[in-house]
Amino acid sequence: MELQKMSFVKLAASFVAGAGTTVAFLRYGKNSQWIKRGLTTEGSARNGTMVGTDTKITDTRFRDYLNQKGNREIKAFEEITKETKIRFPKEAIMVTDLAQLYFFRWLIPALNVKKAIEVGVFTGSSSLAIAKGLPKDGKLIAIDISDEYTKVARDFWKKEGVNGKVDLRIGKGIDKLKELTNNNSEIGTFDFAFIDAYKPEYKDYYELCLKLLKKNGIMCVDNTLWDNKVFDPSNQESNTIFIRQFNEMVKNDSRVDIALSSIGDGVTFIRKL
Ligand SMILES: C[S@@+](CC[C@H](N)C(=O)[O-])C[C@H]1O[C@@H](n2cnc3c(N)ncnc32)[C@H](O)[C@@H]1O
Repeated sequence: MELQKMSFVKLAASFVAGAGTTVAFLRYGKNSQWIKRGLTTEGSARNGTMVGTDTKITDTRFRDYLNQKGNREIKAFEEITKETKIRFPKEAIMVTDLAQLYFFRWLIPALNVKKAIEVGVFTGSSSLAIAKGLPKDGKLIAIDISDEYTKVARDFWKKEGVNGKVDLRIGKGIDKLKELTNNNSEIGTFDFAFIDAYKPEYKDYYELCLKLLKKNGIMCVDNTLWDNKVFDPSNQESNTIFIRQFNEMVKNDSRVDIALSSIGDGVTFIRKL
């Protein structure tokens, strides 16, 4: 378990590259290549509300306006980011984009979701957004390989009064999903799934979650624009290739209807037909 966790963790070393921009070098596993990510450090980033996925937003006033005027503020989202930066500074870039969190919080009740599943909890941002959108009797099964990261998530779920809705399962995503798909009473019962864990396993998560979803259930898959690298054919990094193959596969899958959105690092919205 420890090995799997270590092989995923984005190892990062960052330095300031110029006014307002930090460049971070990351990798998703010890065998994958290092990738360069530019992080804007002005505006909302400076006050701790921004994490690393929005490399395409160059005018930080855009991000500030979006975050300040585009939602009813949930302070815990920013608090999780701050806590994560303190406890796991090198991995904090994995926290889900703020605008995406607000969108999920809005989307869950809009879709009337009662039963949801997430693969890739980290310190709890997306699970908190999903759980907050669920009704009182709603349920989120939250899967992650790390007990250490999810300790932060558990504290925030409790503080925000959603811990009764979240069922945390620690283990490998594929194993935990298979435990569910092996149980006939779980097949076709989920309204919503969010995939945000180990990129080389995306196809497996997808197949298993598709079994768990109801007809018309929605699956959201994170990082499908992969730091603006998927459309650059000269980029042959392993994770870019995995994401590209995943996008191609989903586009050609007649079992689903899809829309790839540029929110955050790219989220593919998938409806089971
Ligand atoms: C990008 S982070 C998830 C971010 C999270 N959705 C959020 O809102 O902060 C990816 C997470 O996947 C977990 N992970 C890595 N490999 C995994 C695996 N094989 N199975 C389950 N979880 C895994 C990591 O521990 C990490 O917490």
